[in-house]
Amino acid sequence: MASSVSGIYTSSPSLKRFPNQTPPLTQPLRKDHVSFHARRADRSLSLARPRAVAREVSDGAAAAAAAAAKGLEKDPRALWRRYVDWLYQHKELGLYLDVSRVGFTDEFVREMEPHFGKAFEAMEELEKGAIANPDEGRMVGHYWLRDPKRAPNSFLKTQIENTLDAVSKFANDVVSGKIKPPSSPEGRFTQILSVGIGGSALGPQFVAEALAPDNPPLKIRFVDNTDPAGIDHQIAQLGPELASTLVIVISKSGGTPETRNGLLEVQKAFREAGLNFPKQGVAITQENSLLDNTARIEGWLARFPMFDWVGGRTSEMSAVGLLPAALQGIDIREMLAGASLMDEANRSTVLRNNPAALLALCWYWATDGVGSKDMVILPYKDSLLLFSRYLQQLVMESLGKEFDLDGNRVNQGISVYGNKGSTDQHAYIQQLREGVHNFFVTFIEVLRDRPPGHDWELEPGVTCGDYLFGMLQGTRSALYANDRESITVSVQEVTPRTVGALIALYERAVGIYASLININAYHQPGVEAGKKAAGEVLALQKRVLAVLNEASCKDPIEPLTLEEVADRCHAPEDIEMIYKIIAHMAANDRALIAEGSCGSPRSIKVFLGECNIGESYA
Ligand SMILES: O=P(O)(O)OC[C@H]1O[C@](O)(CO)[C@@H](O)[C@@H]1O
Repeated sequence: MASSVSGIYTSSPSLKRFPNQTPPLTQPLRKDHVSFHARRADRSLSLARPRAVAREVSDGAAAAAAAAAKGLEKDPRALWRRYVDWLYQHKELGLYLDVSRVGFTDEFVREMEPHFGKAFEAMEELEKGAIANPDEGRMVGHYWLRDPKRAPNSFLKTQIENTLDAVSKFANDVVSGKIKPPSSPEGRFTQILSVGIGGSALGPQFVAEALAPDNPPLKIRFVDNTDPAGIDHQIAQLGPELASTLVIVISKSGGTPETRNGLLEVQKAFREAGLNFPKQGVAITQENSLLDNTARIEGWLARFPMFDWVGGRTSEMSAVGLLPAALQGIDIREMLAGASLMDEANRSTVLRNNPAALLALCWYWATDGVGSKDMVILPYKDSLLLFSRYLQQLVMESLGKEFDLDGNRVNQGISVYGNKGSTDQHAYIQQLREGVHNFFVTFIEVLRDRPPGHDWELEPGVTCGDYLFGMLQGTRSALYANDRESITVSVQEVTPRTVGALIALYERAVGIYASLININAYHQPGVEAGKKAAGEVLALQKRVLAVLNEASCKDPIEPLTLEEVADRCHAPEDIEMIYKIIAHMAANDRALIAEGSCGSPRSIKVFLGECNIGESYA
């Protein structure tokens, strides 16, 4: 039963460390230089900053260089030439990348080229199966998912192909009604409830928003948090359709607390509705994980593998992304084809012909290779709304690292945020245009406004889509006029193929950029600290409960002060956390505040109200 998934646990398997086993993918890019941004003066001087070098000291005239750094090319003819010279086009994908509004110089490109050479070699090694995630001793194989013949051995190739076939077959059988829910009046599954977090949610959410048809065969909802009210809301929205809901629980590790909690909450809802959860449950997880074992023992409807060598944030083309997409009627083979075509382009060792490398070049230039500017993602298309949220994890969890591959403290990363245009025009574009200059923009342009045959002119010669186009172009120009740099990625339409390509483009850009700055893009050690601390808070809460229970059993109406609780917990140094725990429990009717109020913590006296004899809070 579900109760077998119990206890608080952290998700990551213990990390093997091989500090000296794999040489760094690139030589660190070291130059002595004058600090470029005063506010970053505390950064280690060992950081990689060829741009700063190019801008500041190449001709020995710091003032001239500083002026040049501000003065982006403004002559329209020269800009047009730059646009044409640098425009990247992928004909088959109908995708363009315009980097002309990023001000990198020829000198900077020349200087960076050898570093790109090393990054390309590193990517090649990675695709051949190198241990590209040295801390965890893992291969990094998301590129094989869309081109299984590139997998380093036939076992992995077959695993990928078999999983894809199994996903397609299962999705077809569900959509066609061959696989049915046991007790639904509909006689077929109508809804998906996807339970997962981080990389086990963001890709499926982005793709659903981008590509699900207006009337998908199964509609999708997400539980991606341990917020009880949020979960209740999703379950309430399903209402009687819970009986025809396919619950897909996604967790690579199979032990992420939020996902476990989501599962337990959903299982409770099933029990209360008199439904048989296992007949409607699907697990996507690593073989033999806690989730996998639970699903196997309980006899869930299906289980699909998540591979050790695919990271959560690059898992959209694994069963994690493909199963929910296929169930919504999205052509997953087209998504894979788009990604594969993009990967092929990104294998070019000629910088100009490699769109991911061009992106990485722009990121390096714009952020000085140290994340000094934020990446604002502005898709001018409602269906791409979640792209920035998806990229936030892909970029920030990959690049946001304290140490480089040589163990130097570098505190790297690039912050990502965004929403959509032209909506943002009426929100934060004001600051982008005129306020603090701490960002560069990436516009995502979709050339086709709506399907053929539906357009009309809402004023002579002008459609609704023309306005959207005008807003994008206008914002791009207005920002540039004020020295705000931007990249523009254009696609013909939002299709499974272009979405697959966009994902692949950014996955590779992150990989290349990580090589340039010499960090491991494929681990996330920082996340563990928060998970561990959360576990400690919950352990402390159990001690508090035990202390209050013991006190209530001795004298049900004699409340304890916070100090007394902390002393009896043998944790006087944790008094602030104990106060917060009590305030939270009191707000949820699980402890009673006898005296005082939460606004004046010293005044609080607390008790449990009832003695739970024999209750173990351990
Ligand atoms: O798929 P899992 O193992 O549940 O992990 C979910 C997410 O948690 C993280 O490990 C940390 O946030 C992400 O990298 C991952 O995508």
